[in-house]
Amino acid sequence: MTSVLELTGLVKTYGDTRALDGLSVSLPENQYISLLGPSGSGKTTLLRVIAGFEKLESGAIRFAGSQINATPPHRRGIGFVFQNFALFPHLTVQENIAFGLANREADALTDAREISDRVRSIIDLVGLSGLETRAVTQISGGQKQRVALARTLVTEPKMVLLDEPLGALDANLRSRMRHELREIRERCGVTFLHVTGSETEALAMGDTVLVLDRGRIAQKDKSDAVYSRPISADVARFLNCYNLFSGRIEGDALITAVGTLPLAGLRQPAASPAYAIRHDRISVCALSEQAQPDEVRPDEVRIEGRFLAEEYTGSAIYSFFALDDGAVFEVETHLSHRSRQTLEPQSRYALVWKKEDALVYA
Ligand SMILES: Nc1ncnc2c1ncn2[C@@H]1O[C@H](COP(=O)(O)OP(=O)(O)OP(=O)(O)O)[C@@H](O)[C@H]1O
Repeated sequence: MTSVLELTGLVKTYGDTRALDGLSVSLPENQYISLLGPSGSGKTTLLRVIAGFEKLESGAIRFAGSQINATPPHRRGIGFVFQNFALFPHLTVQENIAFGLANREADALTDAREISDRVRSIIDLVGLSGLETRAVTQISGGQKQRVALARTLVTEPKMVLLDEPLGALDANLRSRMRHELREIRERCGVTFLHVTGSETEALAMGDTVLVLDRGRIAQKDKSDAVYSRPISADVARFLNCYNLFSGRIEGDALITAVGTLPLAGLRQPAASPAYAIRHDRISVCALSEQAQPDEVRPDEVRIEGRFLAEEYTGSAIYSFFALDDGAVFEVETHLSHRSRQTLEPQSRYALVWKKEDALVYA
């Protein structure tokens, strides 16, 4: 696969903070790429370094075949879409989009006809037809998002960086815009690098997902691979869909504060042992229905927890249990393939999963 951007050994510090700590990765061309990481992991810094707004201490950035470390931002051919849209409130939709073309430092367009043709075609591409002369103070949040994107795309960048582009929108609009952003990207055929702190957004949108951890890329993979095989316990933790255990290995088991967990699932190397089981791989059984501990089926793992509360979302229920060490354990039950169970608050239940479904880091 051809790469459009190659980053090698990027280091960026602010005082004592290493925001980028020797980060290396190469990004494929013509893809939607999500960049996921916890707060403070360096996501915004990485975008700003790629765009040329921040200087690196060391490392190399190669873009479309050339090293661009010393190239000023407006000559990089890389567009940037800001979270707050940064539109000019006194200009119309089409004037906002045309502004960058007529006023940019490099290659400003002076031919009014050419500007108008390019603005019109980009308005069609992002689905803003009919709103050309509307003031940007009189359009919806989703439409403002599209104006911000159009203003970047009209300059024909070879790559677009988006910093939490959906963060300012309400939940319904956010999920609709996910789909639209992917469609717009497919129509223009350039790589989008989209920063988000939301694991669901990253997994839903990215052809490739990058997970950033303390200034380095912890994992780069297709979204289903990141979801089902996070490379480390830290990545599993950011994904917010795994219960994690730590402990010590004895023979073929992990000895934890809540019991002995047999190690049978996919094993990945790690400095300190950890064990992860996905929220949707767990069954909840009343203790009376469940076999005694010494009768647990050989392919299953069982622990016990006290039911705390549940959250109903229509298609799924999220149930929360307190384990004996005080940790909260989460179970996700999809109601399309299981009927809703009635659980008694404060009662103890067996939490059961298949050994093979666990991920082991050791
Ligand atoms: N201008 C700055 N001056 C000092 N420290 C900074 C500056 N910008 C970022 N940092 C620090 O660098 C680290 C990475 O910050 P960055 O904003 O890139 O993280 P992030 O992953 O985008 O976080 P968030 O999701 O909270 O926006 C953090 O520890 C942050 O405090």
